[in-house]
Amino acid sequence: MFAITGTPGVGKTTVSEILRRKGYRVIHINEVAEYYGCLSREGDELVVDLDCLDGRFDPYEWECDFVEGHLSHHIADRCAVLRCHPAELLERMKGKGWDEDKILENLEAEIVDFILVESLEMCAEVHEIDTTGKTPHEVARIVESIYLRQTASPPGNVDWISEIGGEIDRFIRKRL
Ligand SMILES: Nc1ncnc2c1ncn2[C@@H]1O[C@H](COP(=O)(O)OP(=O)(O)OP(=O)(O)O)[C@@H](O)[C@H]1O
Repeated sequence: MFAITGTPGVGKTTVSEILRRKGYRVIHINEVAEYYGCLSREGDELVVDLDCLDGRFDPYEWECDFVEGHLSHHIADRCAVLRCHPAELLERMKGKGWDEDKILENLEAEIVDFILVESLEMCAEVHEIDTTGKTPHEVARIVESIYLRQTASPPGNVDWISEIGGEIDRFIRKRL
């Protein structure tokens, strides 16, 4: 399976919807988890139990092109990690109406490459796409061409810590 992953708010769902409209079969990891009885609700949040999924998930049961979600790299062998400069990601997150704690937690995860590092541990083939300044359609086209093996986008070109001078907390709080 090919995962579209990345920090919450980076644009996975938006890009997935474009690919769906192009005729690709895209599922959300929550649907997979629910099918195997590995999805629970904690307050407002749906939580995927990765240990549960690990023992039950069978990729051959799923006829799909893409799986999306910020945990989707856990069940895929190929993945594209969507990245976004923290200043732009902050605006995307504010646009989604998220509270300050949720924005801070996820911005920090983006800055320290959390999903990329996990993806490199989980997937045999990892691509990294900087979505900063791109439209969702441009990002969808890049994901599509990687999926079709027409292009590659190896990880290593994103370094937010250097870009914001290491003053992560000050950088974020100034903009909130
Ligand atoms: N280049 C881009 N690619 C994707 N989304 C973008 C882009 N530019 C702006 N956006 C906007 O950023 C927001 C991203 O929200 P979206 O729900 O797609 O993120 P997500 O990564 O799926 O989040 P979650 O993990 O919480 O589901 C949308 O409002 C989208 O319109």
